[in-house]
Amino acid sequence: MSKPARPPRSGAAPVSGTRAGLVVAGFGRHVLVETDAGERVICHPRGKKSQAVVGDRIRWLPSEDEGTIEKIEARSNLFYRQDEMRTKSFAANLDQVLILIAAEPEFSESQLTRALIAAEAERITPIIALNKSDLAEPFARAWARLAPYRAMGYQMLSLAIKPRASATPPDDAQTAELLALLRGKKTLVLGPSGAGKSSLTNLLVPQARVLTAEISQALNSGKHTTTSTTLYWVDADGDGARNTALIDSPGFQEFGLHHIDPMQLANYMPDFKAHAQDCRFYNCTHLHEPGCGVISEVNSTSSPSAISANRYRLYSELFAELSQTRY
Ligand SMILES: Nc1nc2c(ncn2[C@@H]2O[C@H](COP(=O)(O)OP(=O)(O)OP(=O)(O)O)[C@@H](O)[C@H]2O)c(=O)[nH]1
Ligand SMILES: [Zn+2]
Repeated sequence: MSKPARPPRSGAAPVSGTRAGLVVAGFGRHVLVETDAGERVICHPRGKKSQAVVGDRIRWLPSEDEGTIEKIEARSNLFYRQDEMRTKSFAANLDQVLILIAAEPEFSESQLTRALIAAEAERITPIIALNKSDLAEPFARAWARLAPYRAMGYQMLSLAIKPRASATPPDDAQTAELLALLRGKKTLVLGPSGAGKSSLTNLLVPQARVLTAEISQALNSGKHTTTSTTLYWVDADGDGARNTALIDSPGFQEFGLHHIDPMQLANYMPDFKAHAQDCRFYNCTHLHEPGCGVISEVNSTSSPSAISANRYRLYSELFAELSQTRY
């Protein structure tokens, strides 16, 4: 199964005349690069070289008032999804992924599970945030649906980013808790449409709208499509240091995991992993084998099972889906 092309390991001397930069926005194959001094320049790929994504450290060569990407430095990780037809990279060199869902619209547990598996596969720490806690009833329902994820050890937050009653301001303590989790890290925000991603960006990065307008204006020549992913520095360090970054990503319909080997799935699901160690066969698929630790946990009646019926169903469906596309 093809992975997105990874840049070669760094170590070679930098191409002469090139400068270092960080990709802070992506639009099609073109990117906006920020220099160490904080200047921003539009850079274009040279030829058919692999695609730079937000979060990439690159070497670029100035040409007139724009630049060309000469080299993409080695990545510590790349968060991506792979649908049947194509691979879609979100961002590189991430510390964590904040999965933002909300009391309304009701979140899809399948999408949540898929995003968590993609993060685990790249060793990126996921955080689950449930927004709209001001909508008491749907919030309580959604929070209860998340119980298995809390039990498997994921960090979980409740938020009211932009409460409906305008009299209720965003909860400062919640915002402080969130900021503490983000500080000094690069965090990709991922979530279904309507969960509150733009509200979150606007809360934490008050100048986000202006920055977005500036980027659009810089690209106003009409040759570029609109920006799809943007990195914002969160103005939380006080001294103007750029250490805390929030990366905004476009919404998606499907979260394809075609890059994942079905035999590895259980490794990326903490509730399964804990019990797969008890399986009789080392290559147990946890679908039908005798002596399977996972199946016996799912069927256990003595106490509430550590593997919920929903998670087991999602696993079985994913296993079938990913096995079909293997050749
Ligand atoms: N009740 C309630 N509504 C909220 C809260 N946070 C955001 N909203 C509302 O939810 C709706 C969606 O918020 P957005 O920030 O636009 O969500 P988004 O994830 O950026 O959505 P897309 O732009 O479709 O990707 C808006 O009408 C917000 O006002 C909250 O804490 N409580
Ligand atoms: Zn098993």
